[in-house]
Amino acid sequence: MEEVAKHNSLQDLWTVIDGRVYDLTKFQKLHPGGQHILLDVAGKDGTKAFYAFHKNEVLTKYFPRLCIGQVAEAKVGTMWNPVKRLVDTSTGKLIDINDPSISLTIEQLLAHPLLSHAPFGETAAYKKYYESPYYTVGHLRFRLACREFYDEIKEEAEAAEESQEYPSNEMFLKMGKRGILACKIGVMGMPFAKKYGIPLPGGIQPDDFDFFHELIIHEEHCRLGCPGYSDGLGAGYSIGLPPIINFYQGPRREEIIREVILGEKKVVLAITGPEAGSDVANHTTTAELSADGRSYTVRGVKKWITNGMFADYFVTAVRTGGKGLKGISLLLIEKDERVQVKQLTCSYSKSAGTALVMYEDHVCPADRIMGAVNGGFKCIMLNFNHERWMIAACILGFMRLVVGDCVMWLNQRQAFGKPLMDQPVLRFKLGQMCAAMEALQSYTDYVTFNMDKYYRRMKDDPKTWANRDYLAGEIGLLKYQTTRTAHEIADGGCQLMGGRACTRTGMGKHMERFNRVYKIFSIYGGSEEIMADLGVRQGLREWSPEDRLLSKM
Ligand code: HEM
Repeated sequence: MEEVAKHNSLQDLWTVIDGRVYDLTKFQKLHPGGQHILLDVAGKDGTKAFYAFHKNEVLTKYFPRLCIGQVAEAKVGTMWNPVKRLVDTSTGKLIDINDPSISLTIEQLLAHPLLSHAPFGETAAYKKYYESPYYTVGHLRFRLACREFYDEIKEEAEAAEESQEYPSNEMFLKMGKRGILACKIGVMGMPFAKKYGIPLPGGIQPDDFDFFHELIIHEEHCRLGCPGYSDGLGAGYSIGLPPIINFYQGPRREEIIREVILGEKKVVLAITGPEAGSDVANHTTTAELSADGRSYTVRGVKKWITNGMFADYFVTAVRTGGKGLKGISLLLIEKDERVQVKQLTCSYSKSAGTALVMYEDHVCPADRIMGAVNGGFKCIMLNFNHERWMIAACILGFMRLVVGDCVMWLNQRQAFGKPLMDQPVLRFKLGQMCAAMEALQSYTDYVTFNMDKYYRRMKDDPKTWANRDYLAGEIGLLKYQTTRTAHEIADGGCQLMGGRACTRTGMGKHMERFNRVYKIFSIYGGSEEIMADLGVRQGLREWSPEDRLLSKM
């Protein structure tokens, strides 16, 4: 510190953060917070001042350029660790978490630098002294492997979120090669991961993959904190490939699934139109069968089609029959000059590639029908279950990120001479948010557990179980509850972070994005009102109306 103290002017400016010494002499002119404020910490320990104004990622970015050493005998890295991977403490080498031949204990995994240590920053399953009936060591390893992947792409994601660019083709190929795409459609993707020899994150084997692994990857995907980019990175894929796998039996089935799951081509689901959303019976895009029965001519418009701007395949709801639900079919449409797309500007980044899709007498081979002719409604409804649950999982992941940010903020920000965390009224607000989020987590875990059970029952005994859509109502209620909770988190988080939550850069960046986009999720995939109603209607199905008030204990 004696040596640091000598560098205490604008012409020669060192400071110490977390025990490491930073030479800010050249950087001070570029410092976004101004030059002179740095004089307050020139030649001194600037840790407290630094964390009052910055997120850790500022250090991650500038560390290689500005760090020139460390203070003798200082305890470095207690608050921030520049190494973001697991390290073998005996050899000092990095551990490849994806290598299945390496076994890792829960203690080793819990020391992963990417795991948040903020209270409520991770699911309670990883808390000391807690046990979970759902999450295993394998799930934690899988989560951390996914987190490493998303950490790797974070810089590109941030840049694209702000510049409104679409995710690159290379990014899709990377996700395909690393098994991220296969995992994003859950157990449905596993036979193909096996078939094409795609390795999965954390070295997990396809046969061991369950619904909790899928829940985790959706959470991690959105924990990236770049909502437009995250949706750009395969929201269309996650809801567009399952119907191909489940209902398309045409000649190009294998080829299309292979190229999509490997990220070579992109698929979207095109159901909603400008004329109708949840009201599927009133969709007006038509597909007219040719006289020789070999092709359909498709005409109409679809709206809010996520990833539509860069998709190769459009799984499209079309009217092949008369009015109502019984006249709807699903068609697998391949992009050509008669499928035109136009970018829509939505609340989040254009990275999501949300499009208006215009079918201008597009001719589609008749063998691209998915499921039965005029049987599209059932396919759409079955697909919705997975989609709605996935949306809920995504928001939960994003929610944990912003609640973790709020905890950090309250701890780092000083007001009236003490950290905000010392104000009971703010702790109460945080408590309300955490209670809502943890209740939601428990509900999500419980629905996920039952989805997994249902899937296994169906696999063992498809005759009895295949058509029992008994989870649709539960999933509807879960999605409803998730977006209601998101409303509470957005509101409370904004109050806690103040102006930072309304500023697109800086410490409240994630909160600002969460606030700006959470309403999207309460609409797409089924509006809150439809979700709650579905839950109640399904509940009523299992109940006898003869049951009178107070007639039983
Ligand atoms: C390694 C040293 C530092 C680096 C690399 C750095 C970098 C940055 C960056 C990138 C920003 C804009 C980030 C953002 O929008 O979040 C920023 C903002 C700021 N910095 Fe620093 N900084 C350093 C040290 C400090 C110190 C020691 C102080 C205080 C004494 C300080 C005070 C500020 C202030 C007041 C802002 C504006 C914050 C706001 O807009 O809310 N910086 N700094």
